Order: sequence, then C-alpha cells, then structure tokens
Amino acid sequence: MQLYVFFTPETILPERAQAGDVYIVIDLIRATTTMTVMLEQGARRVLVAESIEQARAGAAAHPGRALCGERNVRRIPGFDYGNSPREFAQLDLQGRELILTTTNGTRAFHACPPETIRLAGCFRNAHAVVSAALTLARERERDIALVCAGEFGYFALDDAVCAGYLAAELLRLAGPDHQEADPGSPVLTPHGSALAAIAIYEAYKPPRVLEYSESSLTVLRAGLVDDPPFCVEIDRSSVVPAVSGREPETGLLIVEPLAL
Ligand SMILES: O=C(O)[C@H](CS(=O)(=O)O)OP(=O)(O)O
Repeated sequence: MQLYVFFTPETILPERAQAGDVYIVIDLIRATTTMTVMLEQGARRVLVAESIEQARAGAAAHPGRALCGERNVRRIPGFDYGNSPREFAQLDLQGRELILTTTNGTRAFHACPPETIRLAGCFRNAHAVVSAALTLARERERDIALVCAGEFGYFALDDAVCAGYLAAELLRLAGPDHQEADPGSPVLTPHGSALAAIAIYEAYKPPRVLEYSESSLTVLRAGLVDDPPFCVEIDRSSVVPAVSGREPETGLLIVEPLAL
C-alpha cells in the first residue's frame, strides 16, 4: 500500500488508478471544510457541480435544493448561499439537499478517477477521514492518494499543508505503535510526494499558513475574516463526506456521510 500526494488535480494519473484506491480530496480554504460542515449540520447530501450551469440545471430539475457556491470568493448571483463554512455552521440543514459549486474544490472531485473511493478531507475531520481511509484501503489492499485542489491549476499552500498533516496522521495510524490493533495489516509506504507534503506542513503549520496562503489571503481580503481560522481547527467533526454516485440526469456527484 502506497501513500501519494497529487499537489494539483492536473497531476492525477488516471491510468495508474485502481478500482478501490482511496482518494482524499482537500480544498482546505474552503470547499472540503464547507462540505464537512454542511453534512455535520444535518444536510442529507451535497451535490457537487463542476460549473455554475450544471448547478443551476440540478436545482431546476429538483425544486427544493439549495444552490450554494462562489466564484472568486463571492456568492454567485441568484444562489441561496456562498461557500462560507462559518455561515453553514450556524444553519440547521436537517434533511436538506445542497448543490455546491466552487472555484477549485468541486472541480477536483470531478477530476478524480470514477472507480476510486472519493472522500473529502480537511483539518476539521482529520482524524475521522484518515481512519476511514486506512480502513477502506486495508480492506481492499489499495493505495491512498491525497488530492490537493490547488488554485486555478497552481499549487496551493493551504491544501499542501493539510495534505502533510493528513499524511503524517495516516503514517502514524498505520505505524508500529498501532499495529497491535490490526496485526498483520499491510504496511503503508510514503511516496516522495507524501514526504514533501509532510515537510511543507512542518514549515507552514497553522497558524503560519494563514499568513502565506493565497486562498487564505483572498478570503481575508474579501472580509470573511472568521473563515480561514475556522478551517484550521483540528478534529472538530467525525463526518467523512464520501462520493456515493453520480446523478444520471444532471451529472452531479452525490456526496453523503460515509457509514462504515
Ligand atoms: O471560496 C473559496 O474559498 C475559494 C475561492 S478561491 O480559490 O480563492 O478563488 O474557492 P475553493 O474552490 O473553495 O478553493
């Protein structure tokens, strides 16, 4: 079992993916933090749209769904909500269906090979997502990949820092100190990309990342000053958003809480 990091969705190697590999998508500021909070607040499912048009078509086909998302941090005109995890944390979303489209994060989900298990990771669900990923990968003897959403195709420091933390946690949980819980389980070997992410985490671990990450600075400049600090709080949620399928008529990816 190998542990990889893809620092942008463009670097994913679909031809190397095997059915059952576990891909954790990370858009720390803010899409995967937002999705975790939406499900934490009771949403039945989040429908992940690649484009504004696809989001609008998904809402038109199923009245009652809330349209959520942003472009360049701002709520999209005509949408019910933006992409602020702090805002969603204050809402009762019990039973709601939410359509989400964001500048980078939601496109990263669509870039992952469809035969893989796709989870959403962030600091808020760090422990929950790494333990789920390890269980799923061990059951299938498959690899784990951390997919950073990046920003407009560029490397994004916030996603890489979170990937480094999740990589270190995965290796700790899979390491000898935890082997007695699961004796004989396959070893998880870090690829160089995972070691690089861990080094980036060590150099820019929170709160430092908030001063240097473009995504953090962009959100702060837009006046959403509570969002970046909220996104670096660790282990506040046990929810693991997971892709459970694709809606045939709209192409939206269906994301629901993982039940192991
Ligand atoms: O809304 C966000 O936080 C960002 C905006 S941008 O990447 O800084 O333009 O979008 P996301 O897709 O969540 O990274």
